[in-house]
Amino acid sequence: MDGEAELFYRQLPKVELHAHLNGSVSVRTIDRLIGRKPHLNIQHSMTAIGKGQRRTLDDVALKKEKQFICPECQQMFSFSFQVATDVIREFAADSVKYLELRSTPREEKNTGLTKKGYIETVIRAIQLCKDEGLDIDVRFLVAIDRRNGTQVAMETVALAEQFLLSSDGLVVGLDLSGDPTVGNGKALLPALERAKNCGLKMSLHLSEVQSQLEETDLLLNLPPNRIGHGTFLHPEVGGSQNLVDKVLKNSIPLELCLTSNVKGQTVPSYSQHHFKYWYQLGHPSVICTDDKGVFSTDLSQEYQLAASTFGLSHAAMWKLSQQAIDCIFAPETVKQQLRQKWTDLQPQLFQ
Ligand SMILES: CC(C)=CCNc1ncnc2c1ncn2[C@@H]1O[C@H](COP(=O)(O)O)[C@@H](O)[C@H]1O
Ligand SMILES: [Zn+2]
Repeated sequence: MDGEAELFYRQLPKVELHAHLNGSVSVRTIDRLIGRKPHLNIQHSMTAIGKGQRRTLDDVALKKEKQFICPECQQMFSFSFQVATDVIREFAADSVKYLELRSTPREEKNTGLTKKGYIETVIRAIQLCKDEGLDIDVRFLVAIDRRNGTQVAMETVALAEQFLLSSDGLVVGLDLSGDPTVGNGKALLPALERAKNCGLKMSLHLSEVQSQLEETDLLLNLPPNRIGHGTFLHPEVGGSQNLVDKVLKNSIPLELCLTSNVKGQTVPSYSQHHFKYWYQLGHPSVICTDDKGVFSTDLSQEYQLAASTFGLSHAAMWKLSQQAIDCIFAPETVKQQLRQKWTDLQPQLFQ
């Protein structure tokens, strides 16, 4: 890789809007956590997907969960605080100035951790990084795992609603994720409508796999505030013009994750990534990592990859990172601060 280009993307101020907390944990962090509990003999082979390797979503989700389970006692260990602070520090070191982390609240019967406690733990980690003066503004999206059905979705929205009111602006919205081949969006609609009505911003994984036209059409009517992936929205890949029109009409930004889609095998190659389709339309698209730990990537690499694949200049990539500010869920005052930061940093990058 060209060293000068690499430095440019590393220094480029960036906005990360699609990062699953547990999928963002780096191998380094896992090694450190395992090192602290050597007696547990925790396995973590194959937790990260190296260059050229591919995995299915199921594979990855399961392996990511397993790495924190002690094989002897089957106990789940709560490393959430350490994991969250490490992930935030790594994004900050990669010149990410604004980060929306998302995670599925979980409870652990044996440690007494509740879903509410889980969210509080992540919030404490965000607060610690803030107190340390890290140059990154971090917000949180509470994730609904679509595999868990209507009831859990409703409970998750209620939790998110509580934190929206009590977290000092740190919890800004909701994410819908999980294995896209399992569960159906229609059953989740009442929960999502409730979320919308109480002022939670919504980012939904939509059309991540093929043949979800009906579900996507239904959920686009909400409409969501952002779309995760949207890989199969456009007609050339089995979507439809009607879906595209809905996205355009409501100007719903897309979160695009190149490495994740290629390694996850929903997109056959980088040059065939739907980034091209939406970029050519001038539609707001934000480059993101999805699961930087799982896919052995970071946001600088994703920007560089998009630039080299589609022949985009440094100036064009600067504009992309700047326009991502318009798509964040934090309020207008935060957008203004970020725009100022970009203005201040520009001369350093283009001298
Ligand atoms: C092939 C592949 C892994 C594609 C990635 N695309 C994804 N699509 C849907 N949900 C996801 C994806 N990556 C992570 N997640 C969700 O995020 C969870 C991990 O983060 P967390 O535990 O919520 O903190 C996973 O269990 C899953 O529910
Ligand atoms: Zn995702």
